Amino acid sequence: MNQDELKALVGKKAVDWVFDNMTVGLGTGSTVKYMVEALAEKIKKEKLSITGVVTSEETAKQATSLGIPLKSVDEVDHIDLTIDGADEISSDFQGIKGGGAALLFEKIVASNSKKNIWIVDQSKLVDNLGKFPLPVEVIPYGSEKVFAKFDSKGLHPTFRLAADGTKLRTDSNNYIIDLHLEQIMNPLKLAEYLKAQVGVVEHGLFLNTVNTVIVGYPSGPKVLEAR
Ligand SMILES: O=C(CO)[C@H](O)[C@H](O)COP(=O)(O)O
Repeated sequence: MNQDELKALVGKKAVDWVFDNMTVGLGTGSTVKYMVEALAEKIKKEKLSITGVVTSEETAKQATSLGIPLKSVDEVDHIDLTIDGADEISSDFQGIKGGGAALLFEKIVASNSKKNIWIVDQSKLVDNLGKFPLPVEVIPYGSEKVFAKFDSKGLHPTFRLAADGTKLRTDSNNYIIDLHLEQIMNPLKLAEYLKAQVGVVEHGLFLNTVNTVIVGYPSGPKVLEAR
């Protein structure tokens, strides 16, 4: 089974957690795409009344094309469940997200959800976070200064570029600075430092966010629950 097939496996499995009348946060990424597809099928087949809250324009486009009714996070009084992908998950269920540059809306939706589930293929499980470059969303104004600060602190920053070579813009029109850290020894301390920097909007460390992770293995999807 290739990585894409493993993503499809967990995407389909995740909709088992969706029930009638739920408001569901819809993450972003190639794994979530399979979940959104499966959700649209389930809604039709079981005639469910579901409201989706998206985390990116990309997911909004897909969900709309499949007929999933959407509301913004400000229009709903609660979100029952959010299903999202992740770039790395450590053994203690901490994660790095933002590979698809949607970390800001993903974190807003996740932090307003009663429950969060991450869906990943087996390659995303790691002993320690940090091999995957940590995305930091920054306001364009003054971003060179933030970059220089990160550089002098030894955080190995790079601006994320779009296909045309210009600095990538997020859905909120901000930039992403990726930190190439290799290993994050103290995610909590790093998260606090990043949050305290003027110009930083959000970072991709998602700490204490999930207690359920669905992992795709060639033998099938495995549900991991935090103890
Ligand atoms: O955080 C994300 C987007 O900002 C994605 O959930 C993460 O990058 C995983 O993506 P994929 O399922 O395509 O591997």
